[in-house]
Order: sequence, then structure tokens, then C-alpha cells
Amino acid sequence: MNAFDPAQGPSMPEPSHRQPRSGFVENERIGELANRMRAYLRAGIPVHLRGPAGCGKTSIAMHVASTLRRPVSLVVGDKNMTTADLVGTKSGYQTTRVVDNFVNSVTKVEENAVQGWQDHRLTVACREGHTFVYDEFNRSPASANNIFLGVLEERVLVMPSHSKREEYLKVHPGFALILTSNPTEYAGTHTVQDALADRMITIDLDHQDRETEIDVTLSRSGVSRGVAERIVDFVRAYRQSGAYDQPPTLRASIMIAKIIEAGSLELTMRNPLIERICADVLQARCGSEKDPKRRAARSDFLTALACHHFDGAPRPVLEEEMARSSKPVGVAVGVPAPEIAAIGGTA
Ligand SMILES: Nc1ncnc2c1ncn2[C@@H]1O[C@H](COP(=O)(O)OP(=O)(O)OP(=O)(O)O)[C@@H](O)[C@H]1O
Repeated sequence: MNAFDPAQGPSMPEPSHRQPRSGFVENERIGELANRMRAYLRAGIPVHLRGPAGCGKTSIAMHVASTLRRPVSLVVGDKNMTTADLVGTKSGYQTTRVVDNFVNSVTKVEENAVQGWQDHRLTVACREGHTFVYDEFNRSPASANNIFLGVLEERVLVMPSHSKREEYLKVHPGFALILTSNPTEYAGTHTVQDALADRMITIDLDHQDRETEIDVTLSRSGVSRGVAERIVDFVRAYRQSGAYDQPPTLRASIMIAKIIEAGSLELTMRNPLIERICADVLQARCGSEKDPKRRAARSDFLTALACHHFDGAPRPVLEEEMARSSKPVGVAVGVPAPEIAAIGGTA
């Protein structure tokens, strides 16, 4: 994702007419969500998908956009975004030079310089009726996003006076808006202003269910179903453990599966390379843990969890995981000996 840089603003190319990548997984739940989204968008109401990183917001947004049979424009929110990045900017001067040499001995030269203007994606989308996908729009400041208030309510785009264009651009009836955002507790995001939130339907998403995660991992990597199941179960168990600063997402499963497939590797912790791959993909998520003992315990836990899911070893349990749950769920890792005895795992 995020291949589209809003900061490209002034030098933005033609609006993207991208289709979602092939291999999109549409099960019953996603199909039902897509149908609802299409119904709202056809009624002229923007749809806002809100959910944690990697839960599939952008993929669903692009998929729905591609089925509306209109060109698709994609912009990614950015803390430096301005209204100009969305609407357009001055772009140099266009000069015309007329040389009049009608009378041989007299040369008259007339030069005219006119300020140029370049429409950016929102203007083009409003004029031509594109489906505008505004990814992670709450990364952009409210001052940039205010331009949408008129677009959504009065169906007009207010053009800056120096645009040398019409003052107001009437929004094409085919224009549709899909927005995505991470909840505001995530770093680098802004609270969405009430007036804007009030003009859209917000749908909260969470991480996909196990079956969907397996289907997506399969479709994105090409590994066998059995391998996809073990990888997804491992990553989901790690997500459930809470032993991280940043929850592991579906992307981690896809990464591990892609590496396995590309290297034709067998998924077993008996291969030290697999242990390294799991650590490289996932361990940075608990990297900011200051206490070296706790950090080591988390690392051991990750390895033991992979051994459980890939090789059938007993399910480990982490001290901090135990603190959250009163019921022991496995064999203790990184826990002092007397406490291990007290837990009595399922080994
Ligand atoms: N339904 C799906 N079909 C196929 N691939 C999917 C599907 N949902 C998610 N994915 C894949 O999962 C990964 C994460 O999805 P996506 O980028 O859509 O999540 P996101 O919620 O927009 O994440 P972020 O907030 O970090 O941008 C991507 O590699 C994407 O291709």
C-alpha cells in the first residue's frame, strides 16, 4: 500500500485508474460489507472504514471502488497535506511571444505571461466523477480536509481565487468518496472534525477472522493451505498473547508465507533459518521493552510459540500473559522455576 504519496502534490500525475490487485479474497462477510458500501455510495453517501493497521481497509476500499465502474483516484493522508495538494496549485507561467515584422525595418515584439494552474486529484475526481479513495485521511490535518465539507453537503468544490478557473466546481453526480483511517490512538493521526464525520457513514472493522486470514495468506503467497493455517495460527496466537508493543497483523503472516514459498522452505523450527525469519518479522514489535529479562522472556516465548504451531511442541505461556489470565494455558516460558511448578502446563 502507500505507494501513492500525497506529498507529490504539485507534480501529481494523471489520476490513478488502479484496480485492486488480483487475488482479492471476497468471502461472505466481505461480500456483504461490499454490498452495503456500494448501496451507500450509490446514494451519494461517503463510506469511512475505520480499523487497526493491516485489517484490510485499503484492500476493501479499492475493491469496492473498482466495482463502481468509475475511474478511481487514490490519495494517502499525510501530516503535511494541504488543501492545495488536493485541489491544485499554480504551476509556473505560460508565455506567448509575438514577433511582428510586417514592415521590414520595424520589429515589434509582444510578450504575455499567464500564470499556469494544475488541477490535483480531488478537482479532477469532482469534475469527472471518479471514485475518490482517501486512505488514512486522518493523518491529514483538519485544515486540509475541510474542503470536503462543501463537496459532500453542497456538492460544490470551492476553487481558490488564483486558480483562474470557475469559482465553484459543480461536483459530478458520479463522484463517490471512500475514506479509511486508523483509530485516533495511533501515532500521527488527527481527530476527525465532527462536521466531516457527520457527513459520512463510519464502519468499524477489526482484524479478519481466522478463515479469512488463511484465505488471504494463501492467495497472497501461494503456500499450501496447511502451511498457511499454521502460520496464521502462530501469528494470531502471538497477537492474542499481548506480548508486544505493536500488534502483529495479517501482513506478518503474508510475509512469513511469502518467504517460505520463495525459498521453498519447510515450515519447521528444526531449521534455524525459520527461527530467524520469525524473529526478523515479529521481534521488532516487542523491541522497545526496556527490561532485559522481560525482553528475553518475550523472545523465548515467540520461539516456543512457533515450535508449538509448526512442530507440535507444547503451548508456551508467558509470565505477563499469565498475569492477564487467571487460567494457565500452557507451559511456562521465562518464568522462575517455582512458578512453573505452580502453573502445571499441558505439556
Ligand atoms: N480481502 C483481501 N483479499 C486479499 N488480500 C487482502 C485482503 N484483505 C487484506 N489483504 C492483504 O492484507 C494486507 C493488509 O491489508 P490492507 O493494506 O488493506 O490493510 P489496511 O487496514 O489498509 O492497513 P493499514 O492501516 O496499515 O494501511 C495487504 O497485503 C493486503 O493485500
